Amino acid sequence: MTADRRMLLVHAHPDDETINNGATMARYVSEGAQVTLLTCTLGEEGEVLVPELELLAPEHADQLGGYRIAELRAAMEALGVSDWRFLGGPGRYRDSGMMGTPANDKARAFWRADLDEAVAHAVAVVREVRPQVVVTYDENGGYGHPDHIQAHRVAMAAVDRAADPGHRPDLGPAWDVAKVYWCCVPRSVLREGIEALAALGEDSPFGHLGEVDDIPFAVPDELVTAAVDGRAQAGRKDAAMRAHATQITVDGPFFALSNDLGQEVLGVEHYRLVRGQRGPAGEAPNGWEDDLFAGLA
Ligand SMILES: CC(=O)N[C@H]1[C@@H](O[C@@H]2[C@H](O)[C@H](O)[C@@H](O)[C@H](O)[C@H]2O)O[C@H](CO)[C@@H](O)[C@@H]1O
Ligand SMILES: [Zn+2]
Repeated sequence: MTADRRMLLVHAHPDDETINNGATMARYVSEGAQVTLLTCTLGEEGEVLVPELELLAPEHADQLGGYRIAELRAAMEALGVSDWRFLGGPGRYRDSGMMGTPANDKARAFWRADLDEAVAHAVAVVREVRPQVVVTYDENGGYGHPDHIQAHRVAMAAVDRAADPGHRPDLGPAWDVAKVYWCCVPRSVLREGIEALAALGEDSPFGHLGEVDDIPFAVPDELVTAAVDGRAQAGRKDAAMRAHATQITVDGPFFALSNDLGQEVLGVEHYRLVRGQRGPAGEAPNGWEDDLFAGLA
């Protein structure tokens, strides 16, 4: 039986979904919505935080991609998400590495993908899942990672093309996604987390993330349009973050990636509505929607 409410999230690497939307995903699953994750690469070029696994890294055995599939499986089990896929199938597109690194030029790098081919894979998923809501990154991919930028481009083009009945009818009947959101962190929220970590002083488990205005994935509060309160799912998000152990270290309410710069594990996750009609304000502050399906029949 198809769930009435269906959302599709398009992300670049295993771990992005949990960092950005883990609480949201767990909440909507708990409310009976269908949550589908489409991840574009296996994260082959990641650094390895777990010492006994460091030989999986690309410069050694180059087996990190396969291992991160297992991490993603564990994270999805923690969140209760049963529908998670890779764009074009696992291994079709390779993690491109950080912008300007040699991995950008490796065969199958997602950054070098043929956009029409990649978008066709995504259109097929959109037309099969028929989500009312799609979530992805902003045009800078949040912080400028090439795979994040490419995931944004693929997701946005797939939403447009999936709605066109004249486009690739072989990929399924057209489907018009009602609302598209870009994930984000309001500057005010990031500032509070930075201050909370700094207040630990010598006891802080992680380094300082820096000045909020210098952090690319922090957006002015006035650009935010929705806040989903997933604090009731905090335990699930914590478990999912810990499942991505090669990429994420969690310490209490804070986490860090391999750069060891601390951030707060957020139970309230924020979004910018970029396509579709904004629904009525809910319980969230600032007149923001508190439900990504707000305003939909
Ligand atoms: C959250 C995210 O997108 N992680 C990506 C990112 O990882 C960063 C990268 O390893 C960088 O070198 C580190 O300094 C930084 O701390 C990491 O977050 O890029 C990886 C390579 O493309 C990717 O595998 C990882 O998922
Ligand atoms: Zn990523």
